[in-house]
This record gives sequence, structure tokens and C-alpha cells, in this order.
Amino acid sequence: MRLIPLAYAEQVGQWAALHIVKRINAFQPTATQPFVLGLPTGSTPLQTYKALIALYQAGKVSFEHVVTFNMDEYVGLPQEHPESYHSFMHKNFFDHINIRKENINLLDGNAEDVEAECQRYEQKIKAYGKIHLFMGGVGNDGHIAFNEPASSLSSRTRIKTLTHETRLANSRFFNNDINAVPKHALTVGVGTLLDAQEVMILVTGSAKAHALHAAVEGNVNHMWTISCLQLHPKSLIICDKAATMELKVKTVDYFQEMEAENIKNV
Ligand SMILES: N[C@@H]1[C@@H](O)[C@H](O)[C@@H](COP(=O)(O)O)O[C@@H]1O
Repeated sequence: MRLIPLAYAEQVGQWAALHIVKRINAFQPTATQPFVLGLPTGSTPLQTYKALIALYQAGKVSFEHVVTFNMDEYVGLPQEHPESYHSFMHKNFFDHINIRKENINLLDGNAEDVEAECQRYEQKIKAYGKIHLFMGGVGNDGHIAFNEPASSLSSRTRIKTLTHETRLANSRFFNNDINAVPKHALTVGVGTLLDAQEVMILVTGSAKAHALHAAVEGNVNHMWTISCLQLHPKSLIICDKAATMELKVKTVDYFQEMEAENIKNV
């Protein structure tokens, strides 16, 4: 695992965007060999999306041959609802870049046969070989995508019941009305995430400090599904200072030293 401790959330967004651009450009994607990018929603990645749009506008990256898979979607919320993850992604990212419509993949939370929809998603990812880079955030309770506590660490895409804590945290997008927050979501599994070539998780703010501690210093444990990163051969966490509050000073120093060495060697 690589942990990049930065000072501010804006720096986290900038760092993540530059990393994505670096990976896409190094891959030199084509129509027959596209770069496959996994994407999250939430407040945390907003800065990254803004920075990616700016880099696209500056001609530093093209999304023409990039295929995206979003990690999750609410069940039963109409696609055109402003808080559906379909709406979120178009408003905050897709509508501002040159991605092809047919290259955008999102789970259909209104599918009649939810199980078939989840299998279709898994098969479509497999059809591309693998996800090259999966970006994600983390919930206050340590969930990754919508893999709530006690999700199997080998789970695949499926329907999950959201915890009260998650619905309460997300009620800020629904006029603070927890009853308006869907009770279920479709989500890629922990196993689906671990299959990606690289996983990059953004963690900002003090509300995520316990989750970051569990991810970096805790044991691999299904109660904090973010801890699955310890099993991944190429995982990367980018965090701000507020998120490190539950880490040992020694841990933060260690990763800071490692990054200083990395920069020297570039
Ligand atoms: N399913 C999403 C997660 O993918 C996201 O990581 C989490 C944190 O969101 P935020 O970045 O808004 O704190 O929220 C939701 O539960």
C-alpha cells in the first residue's frame, strides 16, 4: 500500500486527477484497447472531477478511448432524479469531457431483475479484461463503494441494504430527510474492486479518520471493508491532514518519508 498524506482536500483532488491523466496517457488507449476507469460518486471526488475537466480543457488528456464503470447506484431512484448517481456523474463529469456515451457504464438501479443486472455488469467488466484504475472514496463506517460492514471480502456486484449511518450521512443530499434516502443500492463487490489493476482511494476530512485508521493500521476485517486494500497488490490512498487524526504520528511520518524518496527518484 502507498499512502500519500497531503495537507488539504484540494491537493488530494489535484493529485488524484494528475495520477489518472498520467495513467491514461501512459496507456495510449485506442478504440480497440481502451483505458478502463472505475469511478465513484460522493463529495470527496468532486475536486478530482473538477481538476480532470480542467486538464481535459487544457488539452492534457482525452477521454475518447476511456471506458468507465461506476461503482454503485441507488435502487428505485429514477435515473433523472438529481441525486441518482447517473445524474451526479453527468452533471459533475461526463457532460464536460469528450467521453463517448457508449463507453459510460452505470448500474441500473431500476432494473426489473436486479440479479441479472448485477451479473450483466460483472460480465461487461470481464469483457474488457479488467478495470485498469478504480478510484473510490470511503464511508464514515469504512465502507468501500456500498460494501457496508460485514460484506464478504470476496463479494461481487449485488444488491446491498444500506445502514442507518450511511443513510443518515447521505441524507444531506436529500434535504436532510433520511426517509427520502433509498434503503438499497446496487454495488460492485469487494472482490470486484480487488480485481482492478490499481485501486486509488481518496480520504478527506476528520469524519473519515477512523476509516483511514482501519484501512492502514487495522487488521483486514469485514467490519471495515476498506481494509481490503491491504490485500491488493497495488493500492493507493491519498488523504488530507484532517483524515490522519487517528493514525500514529509514526505511521504518517513513515509514509511521508517514503513519498519524499519517491519524488527524489522520479
Ligand atoms: N457509495 C458512496 C461511496 O462510494 C462513497 O465513498 C461514500 C462517501 O461519500 P463522501 O465522499 O460524500 O463522503 O458515499 C457513498 O456511500
